[in-house]
Amino acid sequence: MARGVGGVLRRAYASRVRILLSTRKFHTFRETDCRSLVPTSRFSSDNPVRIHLPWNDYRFGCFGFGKVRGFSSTVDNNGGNDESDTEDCEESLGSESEDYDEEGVINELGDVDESLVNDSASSETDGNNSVESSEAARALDARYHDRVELYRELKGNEVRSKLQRSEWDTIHEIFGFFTQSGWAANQALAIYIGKSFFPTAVSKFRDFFLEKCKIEVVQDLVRVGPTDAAVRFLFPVFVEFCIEEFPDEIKRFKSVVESADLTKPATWFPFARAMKRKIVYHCGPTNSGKTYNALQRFMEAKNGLYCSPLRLLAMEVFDKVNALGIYCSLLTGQEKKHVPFSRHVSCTVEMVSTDELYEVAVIDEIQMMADPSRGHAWTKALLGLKADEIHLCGDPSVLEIVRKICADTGDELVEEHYERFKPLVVEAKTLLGDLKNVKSGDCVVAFSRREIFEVKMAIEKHTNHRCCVIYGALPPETRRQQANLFNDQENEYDVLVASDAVGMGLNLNIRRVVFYSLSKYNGDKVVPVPASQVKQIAGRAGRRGSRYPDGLTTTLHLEDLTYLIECLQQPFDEVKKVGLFPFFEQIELFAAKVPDMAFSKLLEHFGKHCRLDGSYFLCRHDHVKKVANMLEKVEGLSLEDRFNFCFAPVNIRNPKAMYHLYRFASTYSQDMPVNVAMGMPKSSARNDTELLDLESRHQVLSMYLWLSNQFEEKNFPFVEKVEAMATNIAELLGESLTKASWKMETKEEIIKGQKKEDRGYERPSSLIKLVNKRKEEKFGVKENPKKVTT
Ligand SMILES: Nc1ncnc2c1ncn2[C@@H]1O[C@H](COP(=O)(O)OP(=O)(O)OP(=O)(O)O)[C@@H](O)[C@H]1O
Ligand SMILES: [Mg+2]
Repeated sequence: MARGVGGVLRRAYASRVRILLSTRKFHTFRETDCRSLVPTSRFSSDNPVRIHLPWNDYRFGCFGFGKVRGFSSTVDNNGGNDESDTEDCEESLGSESEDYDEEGVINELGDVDESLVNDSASSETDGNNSVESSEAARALDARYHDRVELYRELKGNEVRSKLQRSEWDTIHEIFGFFTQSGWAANQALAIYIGKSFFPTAVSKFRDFFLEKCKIEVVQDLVRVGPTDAAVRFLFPVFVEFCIEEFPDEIKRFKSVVESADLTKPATWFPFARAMKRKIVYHCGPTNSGKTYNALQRFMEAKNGLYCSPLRLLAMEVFDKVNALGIYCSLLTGQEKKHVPFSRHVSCTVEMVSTDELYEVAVIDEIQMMADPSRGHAWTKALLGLKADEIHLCGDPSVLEIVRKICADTGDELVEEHYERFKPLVVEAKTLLGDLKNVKSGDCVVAFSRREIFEVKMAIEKHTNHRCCVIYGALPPETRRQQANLFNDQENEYDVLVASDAVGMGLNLNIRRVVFYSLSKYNGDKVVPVPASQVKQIAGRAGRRGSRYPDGLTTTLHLEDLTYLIECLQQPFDEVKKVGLFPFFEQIELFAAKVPDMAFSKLLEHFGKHCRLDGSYFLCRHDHVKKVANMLEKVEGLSLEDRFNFCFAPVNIRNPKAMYHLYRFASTYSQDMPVNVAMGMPKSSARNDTELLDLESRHQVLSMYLWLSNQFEEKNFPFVEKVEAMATNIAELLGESLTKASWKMETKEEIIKGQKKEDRGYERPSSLIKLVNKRKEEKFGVKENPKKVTT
């Protein structure tokens, strides 16, 4: 669209804004009047409309004043014709029957996809047509610059104009173009015309226009043709029409959108806002004393809260603080250990209570605010904790956003910057692809359970070292037992083989971190391990106060070394957004607007409808939806019960754990006492299948304990028995790992139930393929997969 037209259009919008703001009527509209549904701020040129949606911020314009790409580009840029996506529009004019899908209002906002956001009305015809059309558009704008007035005129017109066939066709084309305009669909959202209702609204508007329009307007519009300019000309008239014709639809959609409002999360915690809190950010790399210093303040305080990213770390602090003579209780999803007279609590961050008042709270690993799934727990703790002093420990990646949040909340921010006690040294020699080169005090890091065991078995077979193992699926008690075994000088276990589960905060006697590989499966494909994670893990080497204060790191293979060095040299990426997730009450409010909707759908639609400020994202909850789907068949659960069951810690890929969760929920729904109905293995595992079985049994017990903390005791009465079983299994797991000497079975072997002949240590084929692929990319040579024997 030409600049001139944009200017005229903008002035026309501006005049509408002035009219609305100057009309007393605007302020005195009845509750049912849609205009009263649109906040006055929407009409202020200083306040672009900010309906924040998950897919973008600042998308909505204030009837032309906002940062909507399409509109502002008509004024400032190239006329908004740079993108064209008309084909992506799902619905076309005349689809009234499809106005509402079976879910009613729900899809209105949610399904506007990125392509629709592009200005679909950008395919103006080229050449002479385009010039003519632009001139016609300018003329049209000049003639009817007051679109509100035009709407009034149309409305008052009683005589239907007679149109020629070609005019009729072109008008239909123009309205077809209007329906497909992503720009118009998005602008319409600002007055709460949802996406699925938009085509109907345009269709009704077209009928109104054909019924009422004077022939001169029709002819002028026909000259402009089915273009961006025509859509922009008609849009303000369309707005007037919608406001008068669809008050109920607008109101309904507005209430759905508002019930999914996650904007201004700082205001969710009025008590914390009423306090003048002091936030101390202990900012620095790993092993620089951040947690140590924050804990010093925690222990000095008359009462305090330590929030940990891991159960294991919460236990470590609980032990350490009690050992120093300060009574401290422990609170995790699975266990509550109340120490008499204690005024200090060590908890996992998900368990934070924003009701208690503390003198000092510590939030460890604050950069986890940006974690796609768990970030909301850190955000909630920072925004909601009622503490005079809050100590944040973390790397610099969230410093800037914490500054922003503190400016919003009015809290005082003090920054304390740290350096690593001793620099981490990269050993350039690497292990030259041979696990025989491991040394005492090494921690070999692998990124899958299978690789961990293969490495352990290979090291133990081909060297004199013995290995402890730590990985995510092990209970924290077993991880702790393995960590202690490794830290203890008095035994033969001098090498640790671990996954990224050792990455956070733990203090281990590691001399050198050796990366077995630097790629991992992300649930979809094998990808390089992110630099921030590599730094965290490598930072486990050479902790102050440990046997090895000088830290070393290297890789198994020479070809991985460059990537390791690159990661360690990379500065921390600045985080732009942190996670949020609605409280149950917010979900409940939303559910009330969309009755009879399945819970998994409800969560999905909340995700699509929710509004967020620019500094926040909605945390992923795919696993919650999967559990919700499974529990759909369980009848008689209240929304809150369902919410609690869906958030239970369960590995959705473990059918046994899923089955037990289903059983727990069904028993609970019948108001019967939930039992575990699971036998206890008599001895430690003799092979990997038995080890996996122990792991999944522990997961089930841990889930029971977690649920027992969410529901009443009468529903989960066997807590003591389950705790004892969990402790036994954790011990059996520890024993099994200490004894483990079996060879890992391949998938085919497990299926066939037969073992291949022993052929020594072999790197897993997935890794061989990956290494060869890298070599291929680097050197352009194709190698046959080689057997790497140590
Ligand atoms: N001033 C100190 N005096 C004695 N020991 C200290 C001191 N500061 C830190 N340490 C010890 O150094 C080790 C590393 O400190 P800390 O755990 O606080 O590091 P961090 O910066 O939090 O590391 P990470 O990022 O890995 O969590 C710990 O064992 C801690 O007890
Ligand atoms: Mg720390």
